[in-house]
Amino acid sequence: MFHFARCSRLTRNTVTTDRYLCSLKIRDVFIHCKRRVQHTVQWSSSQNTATHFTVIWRQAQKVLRLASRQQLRQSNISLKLILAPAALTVTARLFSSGAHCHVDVNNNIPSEVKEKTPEFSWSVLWVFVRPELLALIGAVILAFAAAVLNIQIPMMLGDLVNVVARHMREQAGHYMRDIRTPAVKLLGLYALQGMLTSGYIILLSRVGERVAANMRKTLFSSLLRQDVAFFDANKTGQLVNRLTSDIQEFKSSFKLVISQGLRSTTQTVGCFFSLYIISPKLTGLTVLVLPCLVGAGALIGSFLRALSRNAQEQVAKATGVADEALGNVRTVRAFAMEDRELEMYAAEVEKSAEMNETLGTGIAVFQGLSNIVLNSIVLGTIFAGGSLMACNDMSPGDLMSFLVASQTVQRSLASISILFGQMVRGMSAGARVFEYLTLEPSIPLTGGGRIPHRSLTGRVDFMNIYFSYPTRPGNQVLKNFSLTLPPCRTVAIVGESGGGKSTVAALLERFYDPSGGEILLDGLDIRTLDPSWLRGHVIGFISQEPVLFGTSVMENIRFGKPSATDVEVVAASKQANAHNFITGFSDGYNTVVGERGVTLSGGQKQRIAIARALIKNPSILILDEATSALDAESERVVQEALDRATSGRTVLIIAHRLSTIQGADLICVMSDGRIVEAGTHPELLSKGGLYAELIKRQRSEK
Ligand SMILES: Nc1ncnc2c1ncn2[C@@H]1O[C@H](COP(=O)(O)OP(=O)(O)OP(=O)(O)O)[C@@H](O)[C@H]1O
Repeated sequence: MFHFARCSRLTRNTVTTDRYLCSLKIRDVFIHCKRRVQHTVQWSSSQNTATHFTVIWRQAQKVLRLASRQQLRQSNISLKLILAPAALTVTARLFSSGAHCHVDVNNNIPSEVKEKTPEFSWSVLWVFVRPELLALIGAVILAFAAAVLNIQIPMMLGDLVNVVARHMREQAGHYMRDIRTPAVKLLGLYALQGMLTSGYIILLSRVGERVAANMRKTLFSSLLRQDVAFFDANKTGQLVNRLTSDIQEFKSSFKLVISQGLRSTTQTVGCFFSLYIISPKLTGLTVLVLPCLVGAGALIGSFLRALSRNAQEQVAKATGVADEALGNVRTVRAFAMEDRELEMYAAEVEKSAEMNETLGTGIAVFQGLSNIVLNSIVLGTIFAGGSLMACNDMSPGDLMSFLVASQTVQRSLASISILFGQMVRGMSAGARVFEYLTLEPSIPLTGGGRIPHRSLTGRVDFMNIYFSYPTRPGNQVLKNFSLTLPPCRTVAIVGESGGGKSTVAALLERFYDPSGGEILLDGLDIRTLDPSWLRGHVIGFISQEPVLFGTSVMENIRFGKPSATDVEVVAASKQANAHNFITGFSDGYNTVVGERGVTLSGGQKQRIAIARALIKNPSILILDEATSALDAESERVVQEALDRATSGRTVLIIAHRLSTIQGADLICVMSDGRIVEAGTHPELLSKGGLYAELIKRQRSEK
């Protein structure tokens, strides 16, 4: 679209440009030609090479024509000469363009970064439906049979009416005897149809529930496998929305479309067939209107689909805001931001209500229109049927059958139109679920080599690491960063806030992969090692703000090693200085810690986190500002536990408070994404560099 717009603008401007060009001298024309060609390349950058050269050729010819008007021919400048530099520029651009990402000139957003609308995939749906195929086929058969029986009803009603009409007309025969057979048949039909209906609903709800449960499990497992970068870019509320509302919406639509959709379609087709048998003339009239209905339906449908997709995305956004506020309710309370959060949520909810209202209006207009058309068909039927009866072309029973059958068609078509809206919502909900089902993480959870525990020394080498976070590709956090963590030694990293210290730990955990350089464990690139082994057995990570799960203390510590016995849990908590306070609780190790450990103090949470890390007996321990959030007393107890925990392990300490790392074997000072100073505390002090400056600054702050 953009290219055409630019193109027409270019053409409009040509007249003015030509006049301007006429007044130029040879050299100017030459430069102008080159510029025009370059300009052309810019706007047609996504066209193919042939298009490029066609456009360039036309531009060049134009310039030459203008040049000839300026008697350029006399100066022997050939077309080739004019084209040569331009073509060279173009060629260079064309070939280099393959190496860069395509940038939309319109708004300078790389096209790869733009949000794309998820597509509904039948093949993914098939994967979930296949295990339930038997039950689904059963449901389809029963629903189909119920619909076929429904088709019989108008005919049988017609027979019944004919018996009644005959008796009224002739006043002869035995009414009860004559009416018994069609009445019993009709009753039997109703009973059978009722049983079939129950049968298919039971089967279908089984299929729906199982498909939805499998989708939930698979989506959750897929989300858990995603890269950490994925969670940097997506709000948890929106992800949870896909697991809950979207799957719920999809399930309801799936069940409804199969049950009612199948029934309504079968009834529509079957009743049309009956209508034709009863009166081909009347049916012909009805059929004439149908193509218009279908065409209008398809048109409105595509519009409604887009509306529904946007509305659902907006609901997810609102959920994201609520989730963030409720998940961080203490921070919200501490800053008295309840009103602002409410405002933000209300704004998103209003938007979503508006969108859903528009969608509702769209669906309502669609249904209203189809009702008007269908009711008009019924009126027309009575009018035309009456005149056929007058010519004895139709019996009263036939007209009754025709009316009931056309009513069934009307009901079925109306329900198809409602279903259509439901299907639209279901498909966009499904597309949103499927989007993350098929997403493959760039760092797998498992797979790769393992180093036997006995031979693992725990030496780590960061070799010329370059890294920027995927969500901020322009901000290079680590630049040629190199560092060695010798086995069983403690290395501390200090430096200014935001300098990239925690990023070093995140890379060692393989939460992200560096864009350049490699990280070696015992000489092996960690990208060749099993990430789950690395995180689960080799590295213990203790952060500044440990997050606990809302289960018991015992379960939280066992999170570090699910197979640990109670004795191991107690041993780890003793090592972490946690045993005493845990046994002080009335429920001891069975005390439930509340959501994210909210019922514990900072120091208690930290010690449980230390026990959780120690229980897996890691060879490498990362302490990311583990004591910086604690008061002096808690820090002393936690520090004591940490000193005990670090012996015999490779330790990486990331520290703010320099007092806590003075005993480290090596202290590295980070600045501008790399190590600028390294040595022991006395060495760095005597050097009088950045470290000495930091120490001085911290002392003066006290
Ligand atoms: N998940 C993330 N996505 C994008 N950028 C991030 C992410 N985490 C950190 N950053 C950015 O990377 C840079 C380094 O952050 P990092 O947390 O490693 O610094 P730090 O030295 O540990 O800081 P502090 O001492 O304050 O904890 C910062 O500019 C930060 O804004």
